[in-house]
Amino acid sequence: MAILEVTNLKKSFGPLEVLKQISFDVNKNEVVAVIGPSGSGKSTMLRSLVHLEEIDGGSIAVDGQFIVQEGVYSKPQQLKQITSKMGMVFQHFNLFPHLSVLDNLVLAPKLLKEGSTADLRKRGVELLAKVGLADKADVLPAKLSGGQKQRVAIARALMRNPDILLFDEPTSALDPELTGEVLRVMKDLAQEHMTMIVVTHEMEFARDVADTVLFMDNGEIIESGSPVDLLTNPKKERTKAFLQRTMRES
Ligand SMILES: Nc1ncnc2c1ncn2[C@@H]1O[C@H](COP(=O)(O)OP(=O)(O)OP(=O)(O)O)[C@@H](O)[C@H]1O
Repeated sequence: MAILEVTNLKKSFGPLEVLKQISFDVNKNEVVAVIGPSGSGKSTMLRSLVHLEEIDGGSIAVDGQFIVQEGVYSKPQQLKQITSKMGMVFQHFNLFPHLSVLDNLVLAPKLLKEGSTADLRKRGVELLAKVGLADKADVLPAKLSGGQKQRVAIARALMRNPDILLFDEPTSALDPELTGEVLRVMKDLAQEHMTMIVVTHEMEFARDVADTVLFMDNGEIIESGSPVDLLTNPKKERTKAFLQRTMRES
């Protein structure tokens, strides 16, 4: 059953058409990897899903509830309620530098009055343990490695119990030796059947963890399918050319 339905999404920045009639569904418990060349619109698409970008046309529905329907956004209260079902992990972590790791986790749900401080801190400690950082609750983000920061960001995204987790190139800002620890946490989440959309350049992750791969180029989904089909036997020339280029570069 589709938990996310995206239909004919359109978005331009001035004269630049960045998303051209993007449509796809994500099922509950599915892991979708989004791959494609730099500038093809992957981040814009992901950011549009959580209303960090305002789209120009099309529809987005989570669990049957419209964030935007044929270009018309829901009322702010409903919008907030629906987008809160999605957690986002960014390439550059976006942690608050002046707050401890645990306070980074607790801040948003506390402001939104989603539990007592004691309960939120307890959940935060549990989630830090889940990502292997139980001993880092009280330190500032500056004391952490990039891989640790990203694991904190994942724990933070889990705080509000999202139905869908979105990742925007979660390992692209990391030194190669630190990507493994982040990908491991993401693999664990996939094994726990978390629904995830992952914009990534990590073809191995796409191959090993994703159920479906979307290939985006020039604002369009050119091809989608299972990792085996799409990554080893792409049908479209543009997909083939991208994969060959990526293989050469890695
Ligand atoms: N806020 C903005 N204002 C103007 N143009 C933008 C803005 N954000 C993105 N763009 C442009 O939109 C296009 C798509 O960018 P986007 O970041 O979505 O691509 P991407 O596929 O995620 O690329 P990358 O893999 O390099 O992150 C690019 O040409 C980019 O320069």
